[in-house]
Amino acid sequence: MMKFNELGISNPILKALENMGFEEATPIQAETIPLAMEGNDVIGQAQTGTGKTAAFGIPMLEKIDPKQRKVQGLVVAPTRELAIQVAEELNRIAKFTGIRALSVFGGQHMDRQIRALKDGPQIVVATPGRLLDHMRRKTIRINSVEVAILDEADEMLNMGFIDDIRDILKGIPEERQTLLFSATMPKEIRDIATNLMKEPKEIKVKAKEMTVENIDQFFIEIPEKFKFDTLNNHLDIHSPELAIVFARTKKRVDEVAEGLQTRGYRAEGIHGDLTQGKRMSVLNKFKNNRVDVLVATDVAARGLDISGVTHVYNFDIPQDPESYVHRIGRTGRAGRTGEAILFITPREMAHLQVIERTTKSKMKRLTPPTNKDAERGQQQVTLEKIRKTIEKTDLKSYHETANELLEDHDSVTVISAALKMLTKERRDTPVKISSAAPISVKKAKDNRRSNNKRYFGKRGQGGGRNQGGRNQGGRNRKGNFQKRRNRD
Ligand SMILES: Nc1ncnc2c1ncn2[C@@H]1O[C@H](COP(=O)(O)OP(=O)(O)OP(=O)(O)O)[C@@H](O)[C@H]1O
Ligand SMILES: [Mg+2]
Repeated sequence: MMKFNELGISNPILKALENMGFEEATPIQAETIPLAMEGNDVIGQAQTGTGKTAAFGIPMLEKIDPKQRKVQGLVVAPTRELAIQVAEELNRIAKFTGIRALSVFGGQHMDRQIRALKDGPQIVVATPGRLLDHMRRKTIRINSVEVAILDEADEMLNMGFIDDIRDILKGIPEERQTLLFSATMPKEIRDIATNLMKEPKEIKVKAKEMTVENIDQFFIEIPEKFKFDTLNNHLDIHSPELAIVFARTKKRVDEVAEGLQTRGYRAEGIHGDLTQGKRMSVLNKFKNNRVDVLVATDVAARGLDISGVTHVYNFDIPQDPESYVHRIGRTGRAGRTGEAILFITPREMAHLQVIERTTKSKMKRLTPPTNKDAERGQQQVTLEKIRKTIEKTDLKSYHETANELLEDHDSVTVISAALKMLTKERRDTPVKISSAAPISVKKAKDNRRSNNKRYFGKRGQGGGRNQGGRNQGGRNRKGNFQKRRNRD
């Protein structure tokens, strides 16, 4: 492990890192920071939750002149929530430098953004659509940008975004330094990337697996119609601190979130059709533990760093192995542990190996927990509470009443009654989730599209209809999957 002060970082930034509790540089930080500070273009690939934000943020901040009130650093990120988060992390690192980062994204008032841009932030973190809007209106000038960064680079260079990214980069001087980061980097995307850069150095933190070791990975083979009850049972048994449930479409996200609420969970859904205000309030409630289960489309799959997420459920199998890597990476961050549970229908079983082969990791099979298991699970939660109370509290003042009860009933009956009263009993209100189209992608029609060939498409089912690719201009069958994400 490397200390930050061995990497040539300036004092104001070292001080901020210390304040943030960063003691040692993570491997991607140790490798990237010196290379990028020398001015190299870098493609950085390292597992989820290993500190890529600071790995590109620190060298960018070192290059910026705080006295100049013009945009010198630009970060482009795929979602609004990620843009906000990256700007926040950069501002923490920049605390003693006089440099400010501003996030700029769709769904926010233009006027307010324009005013904030006039204030002269040295760094802008933006989603592509809104950034292009500002460029066209000339309300942002990016011709003074010296460092350009694509966070979640493989996503940004994918079909849905690539044209926007090319347009954005055209507005930045050629002499710029370009840094690309992601936990995944499929080969065909890396080739596109190299074309946008100058002799990039590739840093790939060596890891046996593409996924993080401290995430335990499981799968449950389960027919579609039993998924919802199985999710309930699993939640009851494991009582996650915070859980994220990924579903394939906005409609299913709404249905699963409502279903969970009906059954008594504190759950909320998040997806691209909600207003920006609603998206932020849902995410904030989740961060503040006022919501325990966040049900999400892939809008929450990449980059989000929320502490306390102990479980990630893939209620629906992801579109491709990369998406799997990012989704489960919402847990097990910064050295913590986590669990990832994939629900997979019998006819999807072939996809399991595709994921395992790509990520070089193995998932353990779980038998679907039964209602009985869940009931026991709930009682175990109560049992734990009672054990803690016995250990930690003086119970003398309850003894007299306890003895009174025991005169009339045996101890098992008395304790059972107490357990019943303290246990959250299941509400078995029926919940119906409308069926999901099986994952399958139309055969590539032209070269442009073949860049975006979805892994599972090769062995797709369902007659090759285009049933949900988010990167195909939103022309999926139901039209309800992230279709406007690239115009954010
Ligand atoms: N050197 C460090 N020491 C301690 N914590 C760190 C260090 N670097 C980063 N972190 C923290 O680790 C968490 C994960 O960092 P970050 O979000 O940058 O990961 P990432 O590699 O970008 O993950 P993803 O691929 O999911 O985007 C953050 O909370 C961050 O503040
Ligand atoms: Mg990140």
